[in-house]
Amino acid sequence: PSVSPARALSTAAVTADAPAAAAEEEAMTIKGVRISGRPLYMDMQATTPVDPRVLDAMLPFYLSRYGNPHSRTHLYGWESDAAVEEARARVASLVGADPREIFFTSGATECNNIAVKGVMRFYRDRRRHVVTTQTEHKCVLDSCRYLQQEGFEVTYLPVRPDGLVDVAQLADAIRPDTGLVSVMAVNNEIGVVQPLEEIGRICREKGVPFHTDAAQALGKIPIDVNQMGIGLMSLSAHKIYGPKGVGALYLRRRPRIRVEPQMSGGGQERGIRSGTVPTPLVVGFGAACEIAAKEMDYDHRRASVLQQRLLDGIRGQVDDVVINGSMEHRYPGNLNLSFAYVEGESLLMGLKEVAVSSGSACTSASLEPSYVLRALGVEEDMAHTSIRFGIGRFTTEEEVDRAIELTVHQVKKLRDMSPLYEMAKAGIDLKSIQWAQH
Ligand SMILES: Cc1ncc(COP(=O)(O)O)c(C=O)c1O
Ligand code: FES
Repeated sequence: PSVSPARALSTAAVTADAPAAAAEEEAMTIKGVRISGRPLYMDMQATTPVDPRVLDAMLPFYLSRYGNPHSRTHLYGWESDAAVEEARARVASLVGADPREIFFTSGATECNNIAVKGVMRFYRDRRRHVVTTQTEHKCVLDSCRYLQQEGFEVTYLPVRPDGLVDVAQLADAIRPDTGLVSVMAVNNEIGVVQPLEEIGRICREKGVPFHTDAAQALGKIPIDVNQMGIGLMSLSAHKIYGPKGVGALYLRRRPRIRVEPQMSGGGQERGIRSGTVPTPLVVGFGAACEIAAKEMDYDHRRASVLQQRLLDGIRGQVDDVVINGSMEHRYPGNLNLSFAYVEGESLLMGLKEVAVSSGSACTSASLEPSYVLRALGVEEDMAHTSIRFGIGRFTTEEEVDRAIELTVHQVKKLRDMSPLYEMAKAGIDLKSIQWAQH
């Protein structure tokens, strides 16, 4: 009786549909490219598949328990509300927070907007300055740019060649009128883990709220808001096998940090984020957190083994491969590599059978290499040949081996055609060559 008939029915329907849907997708043309079979997915930083256990938890809230959690007059509302609160407790528990410090949003982008702009606007009379880093996600950087247009000042700290911030430099950057320090937990492009505890301690000493974008860290590395002195934190469900379109902002109660809301409306989420809370998504987020709490250690160990396998497999067969970002302070599900003497765009195009992402902007309108790699001081040519391999909970050894095979094949093929590689192998210092100017 605890399982509704609709739940049993719909789970069966989803499972039954899966092979049909897969067959339909066997061959298709997308953006003019003929694709037969699905590429192997290794882009876990962009997003993750939904864990079947998460979907299972969500379905009843679409099909039978579909009440508005803010409805106070009937069972439908009460059961949805109870489910939302249960999910809130699960998210809170994964990061050592009080459930009253968790506010559901549409994702980490929204959280970063509320955190960065919201704090600064709330305390605008006394605090005019933000400290952040050059390697933050675009939504943090863009929020900072927006604040600059409103007259606030922003310090964009450089990072060391290994991608980490220099904490002494960070401490020096804090001024009496600094209202926020925003440093991400795990970088989305290179996977490096920033020294959160040290940054938190400095911020506490200086009495400045510490915000961290933990979209890539939640459920991957242990996070404790008290131990790390975190005042605000941005979280997202779709990076941890939960649904897309939901996230949560952690906002400290003691000492209380206040923000100016971005949206006007019904005052849901204690006025921080008006709008009907999407029960199925939130329930899915809660389930994803609960699973992550139990399986984080195991997942982490597996990711480490697979990362090593991938790295050894590639390096064993091709030389001049450079790892971007610290290996020591890194989430192992991210391996960002640059392949010298290989043209980046050709490499990505040749890797059609693996869904990976380039650190560079090959696929976007701009032909700029990654600003993250540039901040590390990676030379433009190497920044152009970077590939980010993402390893997740469901990645298999066979998939890693296939990725190695395809990558090695492609890199060798491109190098065979490369006069630069030939010259380098002949011992010519490429930096000494005077290229003709166009
Ligand atoms: C570090 C980081 N911050 C923020 C985001 C945005 O998250 P969301 O898609 O939930 O808005 C992402 C994901 O793209 C991310 O990797
Ligand atoms: S190779 Fe495409 S942006 Fe660098």
